[in-house]
Amino acid sequence: MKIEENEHEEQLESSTVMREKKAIYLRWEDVTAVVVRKGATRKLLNRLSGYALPDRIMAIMGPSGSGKSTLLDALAGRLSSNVIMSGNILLNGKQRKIGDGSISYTTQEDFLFGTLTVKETLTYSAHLRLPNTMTKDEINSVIENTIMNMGLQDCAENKVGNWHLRGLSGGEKRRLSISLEILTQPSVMFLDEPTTGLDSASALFVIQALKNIALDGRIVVCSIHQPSSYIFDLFDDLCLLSSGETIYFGEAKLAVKFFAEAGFPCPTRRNPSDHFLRCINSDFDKIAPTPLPSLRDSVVSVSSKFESKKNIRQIALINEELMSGLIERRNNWRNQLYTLTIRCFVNMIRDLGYFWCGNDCCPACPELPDGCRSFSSCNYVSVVGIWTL
Ligand SMILES: Nc1ncnc2c1ncn2[C@@H]1O[C@H](COP(=O)(O)OP(=O)(O)OP(=O)(O)O)[C@@H](O)[C@H]1O
Repeated sequence: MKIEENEHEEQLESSTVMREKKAIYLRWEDVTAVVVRKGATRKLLNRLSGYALPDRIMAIMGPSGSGKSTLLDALAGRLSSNVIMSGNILLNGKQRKIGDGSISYTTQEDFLFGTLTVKETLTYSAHLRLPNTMTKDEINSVIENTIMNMGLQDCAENKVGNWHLRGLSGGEKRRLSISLEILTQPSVMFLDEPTTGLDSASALFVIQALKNIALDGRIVVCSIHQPSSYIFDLFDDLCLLSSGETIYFGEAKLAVKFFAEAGFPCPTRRNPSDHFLRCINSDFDKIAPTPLPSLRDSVVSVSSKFESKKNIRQIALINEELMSGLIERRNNWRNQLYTLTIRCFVNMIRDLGYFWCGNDCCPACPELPDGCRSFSSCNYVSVVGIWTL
């Protein structure tokens, strides 16, 4: 959804926060990111615009590879050196400065020392990053508050742990990584997939904690994969990306209406975030056996019919392959059974031969008139056996 210039300004000015207290706001205009590889250029982000306000938490959502991390990196000023960016990123109307402590970034992975406890990790970080002017008591109180806010009291004395030392759970590690960033009380927090790898309860706790941080007059922007509907409800704003383009930008709760008006109503009882991602993700259309239900109702085109026909043919081919495999296995099995039956039959004849051979000689064996005590040397039985096989 393209937000017009004056619409941006109106919303920024009408923000209660902006009116009531001097607060920070972030704005990005026409942000384009291009990567050049082997002489070919590839657009990772295409003219993205948007804004983030304090006291609000924003979700950046989109299919895998849609550019969520790249947008966060661009906003935080930490794009890789091979990516060329154009456009403006403004903090309170001015180009944002990198490294002035007002912006923090939490990566997807947790980079922590396994042998330190939660409290030690925070203490070291606080003493290194908080201003020298702060007294020891003030620093300790910041640490205690951070531990409380992120619900880490119960594991404050536990070691973080590593591959050979069992320590914190995944959720606790994530919360500790976020705690390290909130220690310095940044005005803007960027978090790349803070809930990845967490169960739904831990994920909810993390987002709730981030929402509380935001409500303290900060801007919180995080990329997120498939939030549950409870988590989705916690987000104030939503930026939905697909192939580096903005599909929707605005209040999260209005996105359902936007999709419904665009012809993709969210079915009742379906998680809205799941619905949005299903609607905008074209990666798997070619291999899905039928168009997705939401699209099937709305998209009736020759190409989609062709696609579904192609898919039916693909399924038929797979079925054919499966069937030929089954037939082959059945034939093998039948051959084995046949061989087994013949062996039984030969054994039966041998037993019979032995029975005949029981009295000194084999009456049926013209070769050995003097008798064949050794049944295995009876040529008659061998000949019958070979003939049967
Ligand atoms: N420095 C880079 N050099 C080359 N390609 C890059 C670079 N950074 C990102 N890309 C490409 O840009 C695309 C978007 O990547 P990005 O990590 O932003 O996606 P994403 O939406 O965060 O994906 P995911 O949800 O899977 O993490 C990907 O195809 C990726 O390969």
